[in-house]
Amino acid sequence: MASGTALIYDEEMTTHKLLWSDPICDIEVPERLSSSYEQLRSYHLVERCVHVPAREGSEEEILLVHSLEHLEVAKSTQTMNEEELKRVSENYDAFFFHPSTYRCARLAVGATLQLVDAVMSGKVRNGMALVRPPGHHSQRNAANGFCLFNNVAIAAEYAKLKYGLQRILIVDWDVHHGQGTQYIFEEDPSVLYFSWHRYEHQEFWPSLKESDYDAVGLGKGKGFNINLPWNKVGMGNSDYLAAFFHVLLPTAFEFDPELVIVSSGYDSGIGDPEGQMNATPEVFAHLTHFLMQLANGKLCVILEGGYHLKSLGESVCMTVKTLLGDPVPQVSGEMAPCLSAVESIQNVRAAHKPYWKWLAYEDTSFLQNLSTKSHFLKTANSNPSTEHESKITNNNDTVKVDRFLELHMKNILFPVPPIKTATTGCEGSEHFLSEHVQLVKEMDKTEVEALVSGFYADLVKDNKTLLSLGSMFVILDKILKKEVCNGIATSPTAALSAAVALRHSVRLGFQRVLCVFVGDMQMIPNTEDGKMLIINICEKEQSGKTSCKHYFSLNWKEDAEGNDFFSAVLGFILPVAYSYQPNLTVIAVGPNRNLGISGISLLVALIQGLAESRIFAVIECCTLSHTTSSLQIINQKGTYPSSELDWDNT
Ligand SMILES: CC(O)(O)NCCCCNCCCN
Ligand SMILES: [Zn+2]
Repeated sequence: MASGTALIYDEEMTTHKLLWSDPICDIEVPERLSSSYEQLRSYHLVERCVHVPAREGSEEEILLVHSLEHLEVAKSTQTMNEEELKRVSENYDAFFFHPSTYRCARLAVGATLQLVDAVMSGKVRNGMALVRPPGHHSQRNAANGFCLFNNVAIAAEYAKLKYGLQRILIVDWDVHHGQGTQYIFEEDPSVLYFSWHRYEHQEFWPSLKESDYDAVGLGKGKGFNINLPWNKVGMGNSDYLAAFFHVLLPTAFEFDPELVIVSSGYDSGIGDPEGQMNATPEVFAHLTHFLMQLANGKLCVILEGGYHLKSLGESVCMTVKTLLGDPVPQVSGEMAPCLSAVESIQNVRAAHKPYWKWLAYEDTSFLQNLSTKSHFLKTANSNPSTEHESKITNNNDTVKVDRFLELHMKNILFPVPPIKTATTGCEGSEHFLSEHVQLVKEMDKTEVEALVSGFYADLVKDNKTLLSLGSMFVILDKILKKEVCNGIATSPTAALSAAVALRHSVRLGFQRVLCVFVGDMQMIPNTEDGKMLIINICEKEQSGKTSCKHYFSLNWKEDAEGNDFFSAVLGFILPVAYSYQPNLTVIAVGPNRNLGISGISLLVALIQGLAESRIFAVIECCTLSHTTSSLQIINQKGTYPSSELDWDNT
């Protein structure tokens, strides 16, 4: 798996600027680029990235998408005087030429293609290109909306041609509809284009009928164009997350792209004069984190819009920090999407029902009360498992636990400088330890016995498990003390370890502990006080237990398609978990036959966006010898992106 994050920036792209007064275009200023780059430097993010130089896109590359006429017009502007520039600019909706525009636009194309090459060649895992002029409004034969050449569209065509790709996902989180990109790919099933955009029932620019949710693509491209119109301003973090959970992500996982390209406009962020939305910069860390779970992490983020310099800079930094693998900061505020957002989400799901398996039989009724936060936290007497008859494939890749752990290392590890691995006695595990992981010394027996007899005697019946509890206590302690972000322990009985871990965490001061238990949980702790929320993914109905608050059981039948898992995790577990805003997540995996390793690995990766990535995983080791070794993931770099952890913010 490649590692490292590319950053592409060339200050020559700041020379393109408006020479006359034009209240529509005057927000697209050179400082958008320079101040974003300065912000990255101030957070010491530039030095952590791999510097990849920009280059000029060639005429041939531009002609992958644009007409020769369009290229010639653009080229001819280099030698024009101001009056001529103004006249040519008036041929387009919201575009301005400067003598250096053509040069800058070619650099924007070239920078984008350099990023695609760096990612596709494995030189880096992912990266960001800070470019202007932007691209997603420009069309085959026209400039539009500050865009001259469609950087992202050219990148997709280039990647198909040079790397033979057959499935490319373009995510356009700019607050304007990238109609240019839509027109270019609307008949092309190899490019899935997703865009959300301020629409206000066609009132908002570019005010096109084809920006609405029923524009699903044409001919062979039907189903591969997804428009999510926002019909009100003020959309916030919960609306954006709901759009990802209930529209984009299940589709993206079913599409299974080989490369993900983001038309990364930040005018959808709070403070932007164009968007008038309320989503905070942290949300871009979560959106980026989710997209990193696709295409083996091959993610190219290309700047589009963003006109509030401070908001733009913060959001760019959140994006790059996440690309680098840093823990994802907590998102703030109300976690229930507003009614208008739910309506748009429901409309686009209904429009795409004929084209996507995950939507084929999903009942959209549960979306009805999506907008009431209580939906997820009300007493589960409505037995959500009936609403979510989600099943999981009988994944025959349930390989041994050690393989499981190895996969987890990849998902959970932060790219901290590799530290030598200290190995002690856990036989059968040495082969999956990667250089990042260090085994830690277990708690000594007497200390464990004292702890257990003091607080957990009712749970722990025999001494067999005592030692495994010791390693668990050590890890939880280090997570609480913020010495590590997360950890993994193996245990002879996951159910017991989970029960003790939950009680121990609450006793140590975690106010809201989310527990996702995969398998038959046996003993279910009392969750009445709200300090724990339990989601039990199990194979059979938990008798009688579904009546208590903050407990959900999700049963999985063996016989379904793999992608039910995604829509259940994305459509249920994540929204519930995000609504709960835990400060610790405990993932416990009991003996279970049918939830595949890759499924759990994805669950762990996706859930990392919570609790500032504080995860404690306990795995019932059925194959590893029963020596108990706790694998501690040392994350030496600044693990907590933002504030001190204040437990008492209930
Ligand atoms: C890259 C981008 O998507 O941010 N470009 C936004 C262009 C906005 C044009 N507004 C015209 C308003 C006319 N009344
Ligand atoms: Zn925009």
